[in-house]
Amino acid sequence: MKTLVVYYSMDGNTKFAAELIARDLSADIMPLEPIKNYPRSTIGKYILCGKAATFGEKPKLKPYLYDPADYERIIIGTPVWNSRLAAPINTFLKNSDMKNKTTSAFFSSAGGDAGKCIAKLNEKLGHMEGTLSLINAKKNEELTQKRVGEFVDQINACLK
Ligand SMILES: Cc1cc2nc3c(=O)[nH]c(=O)nc-3n(C[C@H](O)[C@H](O)[C@H](O)COP(=O)(O)O)c2cc1C
Repeated sequence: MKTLVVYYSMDGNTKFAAELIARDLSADIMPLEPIKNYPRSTIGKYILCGKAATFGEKPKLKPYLYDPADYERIIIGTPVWNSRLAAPINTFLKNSDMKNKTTSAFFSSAGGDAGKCIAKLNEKLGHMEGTLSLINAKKNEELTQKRVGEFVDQINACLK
């Protein structure tokens, strides 16, 4: 099944998981990149990114590497920002027709619950074959690899 892993990552945790998932599924991988970069300072990012997530902002993104319309299965990866989806994911969801796609998602947090993000994506997509919540994905490398393996098995089992 032609699969695209789409993700946004600011500090590399979601990217780390995205690359493992794409490798295991032999999928194409596409980072979302806002045209206007978010600040990298701790205070700046917590204020601006937090606000962007809380208010459901949809920042303009650089052109996509791939056309999601060409894929049957889309796997979305997002950091948890203020218990919500990272703002670039809102843009992706608004621009893409996910009807008739097989969808799954993975979430990267620093310890918080991804429940709100999962609910939001479920609401937007209508269905997800699998979800994976990771805590400090890069730091907990071994656990992340194990949980990614389980996630990949789970979503592949849905195809049978
Ligand atoms: C603006 C902002 C809000 C965040 N809110 C939460 C949160 O609500 N719960 C949580 O556990 N982690 C939160 N985090 C931490 C990130 O979810 C976590 O570091 C994640 O792994 C970052 O992914 P990345 O490295 O791919 O950017 C927040 C980080 C930022 C920048």
